[in-house]
Formats: sequence, C-alpha cells, structure tokens
Amino acid sequence: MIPTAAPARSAQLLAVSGLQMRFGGLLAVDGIDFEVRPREVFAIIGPNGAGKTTVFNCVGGFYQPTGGQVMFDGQRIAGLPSHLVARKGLVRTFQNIRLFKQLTVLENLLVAQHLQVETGLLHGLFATPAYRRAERQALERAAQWLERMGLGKVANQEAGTLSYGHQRRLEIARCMITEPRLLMLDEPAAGLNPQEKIALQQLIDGLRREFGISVLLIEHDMSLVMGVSDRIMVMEHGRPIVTAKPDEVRSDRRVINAYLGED
Ligand SMILES: Nc1ncnc2c1ncn2[C@@H]1O[C@H](COP(=O)(O)OP(=O)(O)OP(=O)(O)O)[C@@H](O)[C@H]1O
Repeated sequence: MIPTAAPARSAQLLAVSGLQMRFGGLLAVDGIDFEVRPREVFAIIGPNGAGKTTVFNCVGGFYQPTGGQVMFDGQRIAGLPSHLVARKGLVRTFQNIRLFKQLTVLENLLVAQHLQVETGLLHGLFATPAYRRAERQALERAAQWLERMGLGKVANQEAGTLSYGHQRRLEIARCMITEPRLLMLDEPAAGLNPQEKIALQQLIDGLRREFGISVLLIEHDMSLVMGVSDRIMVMEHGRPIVTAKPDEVRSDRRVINAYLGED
C-alpha cells in the first residue's frame, strides 16, 4: 500500500507573510500574504508577469526573498535551498517539465527516491542487507506509483518519448513518491488536451483525498482552477487583489477587470 502523508501539526501548513522579491529596480512581488491549510487546494492566478512564478520560487527555495517570511509547518524555510525544502515535505513540478528524459519512467521514479534512502556508499559497495532492502522497497513503491498514475504500460519507455500528458503524470508521480505534505504544481495543464485536463483535475482531487496532501497551484486554465481549488489568490503587478473561494473570485469586479475580463 502507498503510505499516506503525516498529518500537519499546525493549522496552516504553509504561511507566507509580507513576501517581497526585488530584482534590481523591479519589485516583482510586493507584500504577499497567504496561507495553505492542510488538505487544501490553493491556487494563485493572475495575468502574465503578475509575479506568480516568483512567489513559487521564493516558497520552494529557488530564490532568497528580499523580504518577508515563509513558514512550513511552523518552521522558517525562506532562503533554505530547494533540496532541504523538499526534505521537509514541500516539492514542486515545473512549467517546463523537468524529467531525466534519457532514463526510463521506472528509473525516474527510482532516482527520485534517493532523497530519502538512508543507506550510504559503503552499504551500496558491499550490498548489505539494509541496502538490498532499501532497493527492494524503492522498486515496490515505484511499481505502486506507476499503477496509481496509469503509467504501468510505459514503465520501461524512455521518459522523453512519452506523450505530454504522461510526462506530466510522471513528474507528479516523481514528487508524490517522496511522500510530500505540500505539492506545488506550476501550470500543470499547460500543453494538455481537454481529456488530459479532466484527468488532471481528477488526479489532483484524488491525491488530496487519498494522501491528505495540500496543493499549491499556479494555473492559467480557468476551468481547472475553478473546478479543483478550495481558495484562489488573484495577483496583479506583484500584489494580491483578492483571496477567496472560486465563486466569489469569479464574480469579483476587480478580478474581472484585471484578469478574467481579458479573455
Ligand atoms: N530572475 C528574474 N530576474 C529579473 N526579473 C524577473 C526574474 N524573474 C521574474 N522577473 C520579472 O518579475 C515579474 C514577475 O514575473 P513572474 O514570472 O513571477 O510572473 P508570472 O505571474 O509567473 O507570469 P507568467 O504567468 O507569464 O508565468 C516579471 O516582470 C518578470 O519579468
């Protein structure tokens, strides 16, 4: 059985306050506050250049914010490098899918687990029982996730040869196999066809229900955002305009003017 995530200890799994990111003279993110609760799907939307990806990069350890605080389950994480953020249980996918394209689907899932495998080089050199056990468990977990994500038939195919939809699912599987508590998805619907988008929505919803994870989502596809999110923060010019439930966001005059009205 695939293990479920440990329950969050604080009421807010992720708490971002006064977040600021300056690039030279440009204030790309200017005083952003939001929190993501346990088991919540929280989306950030806004026009191109609003600062969504910059927020993601600050939260995920890719940028050192120039101001503000990021707390994950009660611990400060702003400025920590991304591999340490990932070890705490916060993992992400990328706008441009980043897989090991020459490795097979299965190998991608095995590599992902190296973050967690406790056995060191000496154990590997001498193939100790602990090492063999860890390897066997990694293989079992990979097989479970291949099945869960509908990737069993392409397990031995090179990741770079997969359809776009399958690559997205593999990227999400690679995150989930590390047993995160917060999954950050950067435009996961980009490049997907309508059927794949529906499947993605069901997948996000299913992962949240089954594994108790929270999801932080950046997405331009409004049907996915409105269908899957519990709350949505709308950004414009580096600042939040409104944070509310999908229905309230849909009918908010400021949002319609800034964003939805452009469609
Ligand atoms: N590394 C960087 N150096 C300088 N400026 C940057 C950098 N990253 C982002 N910016 C600028 O910060 C602003 C916000 O960009 P960001 O990519 O966060 O917006 P976004 O809302 O994610 O846009 P999109 O929807 O197009 O992905 C933009 O003006 C962008 O040019």
